[in-house]
Amino acid sequence: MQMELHTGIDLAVALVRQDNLTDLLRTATRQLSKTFGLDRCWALELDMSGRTLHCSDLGEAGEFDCGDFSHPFAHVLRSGQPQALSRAASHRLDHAGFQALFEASGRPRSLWLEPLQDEGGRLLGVLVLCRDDVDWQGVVEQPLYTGLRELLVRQWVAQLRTRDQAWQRRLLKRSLDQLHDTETLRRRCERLARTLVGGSESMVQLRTQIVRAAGSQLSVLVQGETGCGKDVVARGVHDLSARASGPLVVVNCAAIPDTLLESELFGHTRGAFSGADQAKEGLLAQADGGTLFLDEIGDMPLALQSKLLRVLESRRFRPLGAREERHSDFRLVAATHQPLQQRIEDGRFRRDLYYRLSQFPLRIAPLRERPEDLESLSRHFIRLYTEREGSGPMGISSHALHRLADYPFPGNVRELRNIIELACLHTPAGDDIQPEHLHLDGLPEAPSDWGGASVPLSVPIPIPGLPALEEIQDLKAAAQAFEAAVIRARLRQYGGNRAQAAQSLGMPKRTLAHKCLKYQVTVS
Ligand SMILES: Nc1ncnc2c1ncn2[C@@H]1O[C@H](COP(=O)(O)OP(=O)(O)OP(=O)(O)O)[C@@H](O)[C@H]1O
Repeated sequence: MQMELHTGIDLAVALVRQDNLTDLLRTATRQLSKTFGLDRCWALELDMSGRTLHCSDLGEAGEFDCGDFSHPFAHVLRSGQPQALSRAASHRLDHAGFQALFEASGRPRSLWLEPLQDEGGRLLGVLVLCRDDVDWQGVVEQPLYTGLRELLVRQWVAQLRTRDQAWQRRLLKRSLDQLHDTETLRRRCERLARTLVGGSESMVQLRTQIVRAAGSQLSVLVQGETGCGKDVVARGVHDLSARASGPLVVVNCAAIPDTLLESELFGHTRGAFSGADQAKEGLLAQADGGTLFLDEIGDMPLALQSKLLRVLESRRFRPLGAREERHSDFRLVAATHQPLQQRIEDGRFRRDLYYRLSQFPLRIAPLRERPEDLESLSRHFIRLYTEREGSGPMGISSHALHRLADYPFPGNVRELRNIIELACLHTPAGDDIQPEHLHLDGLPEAPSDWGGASVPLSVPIPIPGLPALEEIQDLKAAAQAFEAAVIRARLRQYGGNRAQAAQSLGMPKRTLAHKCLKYQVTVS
């Protein structure tokens, strides 16, 4: 008796020490084998679906389908009653899986199959005891056996509960993470919608993509027609990224002469070339820790494209005239209104650079393809105007919106903005903009690529006093004459009001005044 008590306590301690179900079942079966002189002992666990019995000690042979009643385990589980199975009866059972287990058990003379369930009747699995002695009552009616079986059931339930709780916790955490991700994405998209306005499907998708791009370190290539918002998108990527507190360095590759672009980007040492009186830090170095925005990348000279590709691969570069390389940790955002594929075909843009730049491509639809955005954009520009001027129109009438919807907006959102700002000037404060306030047929606003492909050379400029395009010999003088003519015409249009003329041309009054002085433009 004393001996039995000791054995019982040792067994109980071994069981309660196990901290996972697999170890618990393994320990229990080993201890039962040892204590009751069994040849083999298995504990099969019912899975969560309740359809499969499984014993990890048996490997692949340890999987049994509970719906297959030709298997004695399925039968025992269904009846809820233990069953003794003789060797002769086992031989007769025509079930390949059971025969494999029987073989693995060393073909004992007798098997004891006992379903285990918790207090509430929930099935846990099956205990299989194997030995040559057929007197099972002598074992399973012993207090030591029944006590251990009860302890095993309790520990089994506790392990399942812990596993369920851990699983529930994991599930909860995953759902919370997902919620958090969705919530963060929603909040960031909302924030972006304040500067990148528009409720069209393509704008909503674009904002989601921008937020995703901002969360990565990939190079972003923004493509879209002139004036459709590439600059706004590039700023959005920077502002929503982890680099937002770092610098955003903007380089317009089309605005800097080819000869200067390299030294602007890479920087130079003193005396690196004639005229380099001072060492100068390049824009690549200035973008360290932030974002480098290469606008109009399609205009970058081929030779510089190869150098940029090398920088993008290593983030290392050598300033002109320098011996040492420098490192800059920047994220690249590039933009272009040019069809880069076409430029690649024409041999004017490197294909490998294109792939490097467009790790995360973003495409902005032209305004004419998303007329749903006209209203929200118009109201946005009216609000900006009113905030800046202190007063302005109340809104825009539906007739005016219809008129806008019929216009193709070759200059995209920039053109819409100019049209609305001009309309604001003509609309009494507090009224709605009406169709007659919209100047849609006037001069096309000068886009950033004025004089480029979008203005065919054969089209005469409809401003008196200017030479025909093919007669121009001094481009700078012609451009200045053109600028002066536009300013003069605009001043005439506004009866000499410089504030309004400057406003309509999208320039500060001070700049207009300076240009009037320079070109000697006077309109009374
Ligand atoms: N979705 C938008 N919401 C609010 N403002 C916009 C939007 N798209 C463009 N804009 C405004 O339109 C004007 C032109 O936009 P932006 O400069 O970003 O165009 P772009 O595509 O970079 O032009 P370019 O090809 O000439 O460089 C800016 O005043 C900008 O703020």
